[in-house]
Amino acid sequence: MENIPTWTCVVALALRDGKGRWLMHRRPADKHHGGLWEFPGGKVETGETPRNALVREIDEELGLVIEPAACAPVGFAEETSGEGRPPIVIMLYTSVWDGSGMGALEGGEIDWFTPEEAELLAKPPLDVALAAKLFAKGVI
Ligand SMILES: Nc1nc2c([nH]c(=O)n2[C@H]2C[C@H](O)[C@@H](COP(=O)(O)OP(=O)(O)OP(=O)(O)O)O2)c(=O)[nH]1
Repeated sequence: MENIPTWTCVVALALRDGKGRWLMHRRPADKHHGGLWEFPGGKVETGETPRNALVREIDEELGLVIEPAACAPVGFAEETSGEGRPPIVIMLYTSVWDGSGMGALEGGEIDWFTPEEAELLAKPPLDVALAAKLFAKGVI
């Protein structure tokens, strides 16, 4: 039987402000895909639902406590060949945040972008696919 490595489930958040801009996180230079802009989030841990993991990751990464019920699924992107790494599936959720008081608590930087600006940012492959899905006409 083919030996398929266990896949990794990652959750990410497309957070929109009141002006139609979206929050992106620039990965620290020393990490996988360092220097590229992603939707903030991280890996789902054993025993967590994707939504639980999203709330935990956004608190850890941005210092922002979001309401699970205020997040809506947008879609997902998958990577079949991992170059020695397990296959990855990223599930994207969206929510709205009008306040301030967040930071890149685990390194890197964060900033807000219009869809046009976000499309032009250098991103890892799955975030390219997720951004295309998110900003496609009629999705949001
Ligand atoms: N956002 C994003 N992550 C990707 C892509 N491809 C890919 O292998 N990954 C990996 C990088 C990370 O290992 C993981 C995202 O989880 P994370 O945000 O918690 O990553 P991390 O660097 O803090 O964790 P780690 O890998 O150091 O354990 O998914 C992609 O296209 N976009």
